[in-house]
Amino acid sequence: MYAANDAEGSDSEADSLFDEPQIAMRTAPPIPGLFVPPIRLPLELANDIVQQCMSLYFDGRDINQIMLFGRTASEHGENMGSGLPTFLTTLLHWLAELLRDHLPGKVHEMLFPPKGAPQRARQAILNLYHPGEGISPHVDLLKRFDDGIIGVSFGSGCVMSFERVKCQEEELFGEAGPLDRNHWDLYLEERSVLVLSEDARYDWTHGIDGRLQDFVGGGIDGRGEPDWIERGTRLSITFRWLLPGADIVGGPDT
Ligand SMILES: O=C(O)CCC(=O)C(=O)O
Ligand SMILES: [Fe+2]
Repeated sequence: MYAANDAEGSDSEADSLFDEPQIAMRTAPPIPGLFVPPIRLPLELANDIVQQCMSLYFDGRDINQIMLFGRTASEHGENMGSGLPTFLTTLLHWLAELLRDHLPGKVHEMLFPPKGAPQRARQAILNLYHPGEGISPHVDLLKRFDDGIIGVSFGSGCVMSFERVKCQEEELFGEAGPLDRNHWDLYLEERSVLVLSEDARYDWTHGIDGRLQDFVGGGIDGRGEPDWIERGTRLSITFRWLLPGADIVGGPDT
């Protein structure tokens, strides 16, 4: 499978000698369509979700990724995802409420369509990362997934890196001005929520370096003295819309 969690570059000694990482930010970088609101899922809810995911899908099995599918089902008065397990529809309801005051109305509506909106197919992908594991930089498949992606972190934080796609194509890796950066590192806190839309979804790759620890700016805003933060086992749940006609079984999926 393309871009499964590959444990690359877990050599922290080489990291510290030759490849000192940038200091990761704690607030969303200025990429249009990227949102990381200052909200956290309640601890009890998050613990319950992790427990269910582990016992239903991962415990005792040598896998690190699960894909589930659902449909919005406005005819039942709910519009979150019939076909998905209950804990994921519950999570979607929480996300809709928590994000309401933190996203532009149009973006919120794209992620949580109102009752009566056309039915859509939603995918939930569960990724499990042990310390040292990551995911290669990628843009989620253009022919398979629509705009509007929600990512939730559980169990551990990690740094997600964003790279401008055009820059990669043109191989413009030189010094960028402060207002025109081509690379950003963002620390995703445990129980935080990330939304990718527009440029952030289409014009930037996202990826996670396979590291054992992350170098993160201190304080609430990340402007304080940076510190190394150990990675624990991280579970992420990502919700995406399947494009009309996108085959829901088989094929590369990231
Ligand atoms: O683990 C994450 O937060 C990112 C997962 C991801 O990018 C993907 O599955 O496409
Ligand atoms: Fe992705």
